[in-house]
Amino acid sequence: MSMPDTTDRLIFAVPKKGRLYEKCLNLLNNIGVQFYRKPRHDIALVSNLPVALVFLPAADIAKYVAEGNVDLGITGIDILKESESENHATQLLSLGFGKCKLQVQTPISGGADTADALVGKRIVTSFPRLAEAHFRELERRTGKPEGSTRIQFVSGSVEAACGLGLADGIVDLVESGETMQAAGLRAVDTILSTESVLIANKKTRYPELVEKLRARIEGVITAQSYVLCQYNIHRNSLLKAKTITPGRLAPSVTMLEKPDWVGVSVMVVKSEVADKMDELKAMGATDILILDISNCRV
Ligand SMILES: Nc1ncnc2c1ncn2[C@@H]1O[C@H](COP(=O)(O)OP(=O)(O)OP(=O)(O)O)[C@@H](O)[C@H]1O
Ligand SMILES: O=P(O)(O)OC[C@H]1O[C@H](OP(=O)(O)OP(=O)(O)O)[C@H](O)[C@@H]1O
Ligand SMILES: [Mg+2]
Repeated sequence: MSMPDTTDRLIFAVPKKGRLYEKCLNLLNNIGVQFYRKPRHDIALVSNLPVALVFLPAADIAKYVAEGNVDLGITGIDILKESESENHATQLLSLGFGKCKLQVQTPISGGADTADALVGKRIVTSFPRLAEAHFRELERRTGKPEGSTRIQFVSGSVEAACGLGLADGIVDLVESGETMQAAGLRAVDTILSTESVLIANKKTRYPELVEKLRARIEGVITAQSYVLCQYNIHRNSLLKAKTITPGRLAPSVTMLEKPDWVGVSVMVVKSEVADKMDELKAMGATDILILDISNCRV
């Protein structure tokens, strides 16, 4: 079996499975990166850019980007901090997915009801450094001996540790809380909030290509938080309508084949659009249309 030749290609690391995998594939698709990944191969050459994709465990990507020949990567802030790569890799962009919290959890029934009450006990986690730092701080604060809390590493299914008698508490990721609840656990403390980020090697040989990919990804992410709002309005109400939908730079205003009426086309933050539509309607706007934006450069 031969490895693809990655000479003169930017290396872009993408999670090979798990929660971030599908999101990353969508993102690559949306930025026009074309590739074919052969079954069981972890390297794929991009056919329309000098880029090679490497599919790695999310937990290892920060380390590769910080210290290896990997130029660009997608991973979580949690992993960046846990692998102590924060100072060695540049965070280029927050990607708006992979949002969750790293929390201290204890059994609902008979467990400690504060993180302080776990000091000196047994903790199991996939994030030993972050957990250690957190409990060292709690030990200092509660006046307990430094190092008295035992932190043990497991690589997955952390939530099983209390039920199986290995731990008094765990430190694990929580999004919906379903995993935690199903294991009979509750959160007693939050260590950090995390989301996925695009990171770059500080000494990349391809700064221009890194910037090109960053800008493309930013375009797709930005497009997801906006919609295009179009409506017709009487000229007399235009000034007021502009205060409701000022747009990023300014709204586009076009003439209509109806005296004293204009058409307005403007970008609006998606989460605000329902309120804006109500307000526009109330001031006499008609034919208010909302269109998705699939990509943009702003
Ligand atoms: N439930 C979740 N919701 C949102 N983001 C998450 C969730 N679980 C993990 N993440 C994010 O994704 C990163 C990778 O975790 P993930 O569980 O996908 O990897 P994995 O454990 O290697 O894969 P798998 O769970 O399939 O074995 C985490 O470090 C975190 O940033
Ligand atoms: O709050 P929730 O929405 O339930 O999500 C949180 C769970 O998601 C992740 O686990 P994953 O499914 O990746 O399994 P793993 O623990 O084996 O990695 C994480 O480790 C939590 O267990
Ligand atoms: Mg996982």
